[in-house]
Amino acid sequence: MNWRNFLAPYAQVVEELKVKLKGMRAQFEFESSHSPIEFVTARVKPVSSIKEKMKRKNIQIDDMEELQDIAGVRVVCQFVDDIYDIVDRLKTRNDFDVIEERDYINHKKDSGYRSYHLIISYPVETIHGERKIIAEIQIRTLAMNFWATNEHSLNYKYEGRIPEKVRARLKRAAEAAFKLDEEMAKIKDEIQEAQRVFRTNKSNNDK
Ligand SMILES: Nc1nc2c(ncn2[C@@H]2O[C@H](COP(=O)(O)OP(=O)(O)OP(=O)(O)O)[C@@H](O)[C@H]2O)c(=O)[nH]1
Ligand SMILES: Nc1ncnc2c1ncn2[C@@H]1O[C@H](COP(=O)(O)OP(=O)(O)OP(=O)(O)O)[C@@H](O)[C@H]1O
Repeated sequence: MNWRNFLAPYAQVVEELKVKLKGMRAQFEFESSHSPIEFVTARVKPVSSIKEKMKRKNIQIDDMEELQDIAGVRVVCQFVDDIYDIVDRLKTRNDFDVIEERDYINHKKDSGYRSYHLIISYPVETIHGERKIIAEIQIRTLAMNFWATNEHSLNYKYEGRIPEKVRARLKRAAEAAFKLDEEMAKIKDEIQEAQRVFRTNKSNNDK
């Protein structure tokens, strides 16, 4: 298996999506007082993780393109409402097709995981012509991201078998993170007003 050749179009897609989503963030900053995008990260799935997932899901090497998260982008937002704003904007774009939506916010996973996922089909130009590549866009709040990052580390540490006591704590932590999002949503206008004042003062001072 020539992994470098296989992953090249995925790496291209990840780079293009990163530029486009960061571009959206910059445009929000120029044009409005609030950017629904806090930050964007992206990665090509590590080969060891691709192999592990193929084994776990019993996927044969010829069907590897069935994995939807080889190219992955993550958009992290301040507020839950921002997630839906971004989802709506991404669904109306003309440069890719959304082929699947997973709302793990209203339908949280057993682990406690919350995020909104879009699976897209992205046309990428290769030296052999156009190819449609499947990519995953995860959209989540800062609080959801904090939880998911910690849970991911624990899963890695325990090789997917997190002890029941820790798992129960994680579920409680997931609810606490969601509660935090709910509480912040209630004072969203005040927070945004404060951030507007801060930005205006800063740009006046920079003149
Ligand atoms: N930290 C964390 N991330 C998750 C969890 N569930 C899903 N994710 C993330 O979301 C991605 C897609 O998950 P799903 O929509 O469940 O699809 P999947 O590829 O069948 O999921 P897995 O079997 O969990 O890999 C995963 O590759 C992870 O990056 C979770 O419980 N904890
Ligand atoms: N869509 C994504 N965008 C950006 N980063 C991601 C995305 N999906 C996963 N990552 C991050 O990439 C790193 C390696 O992820 P990896 O693919 O091994 O994890 P995973 O997606 O949780 O795995 P799996 O689906 O196999 O259970 C982790 O830090 C993970 O948080």
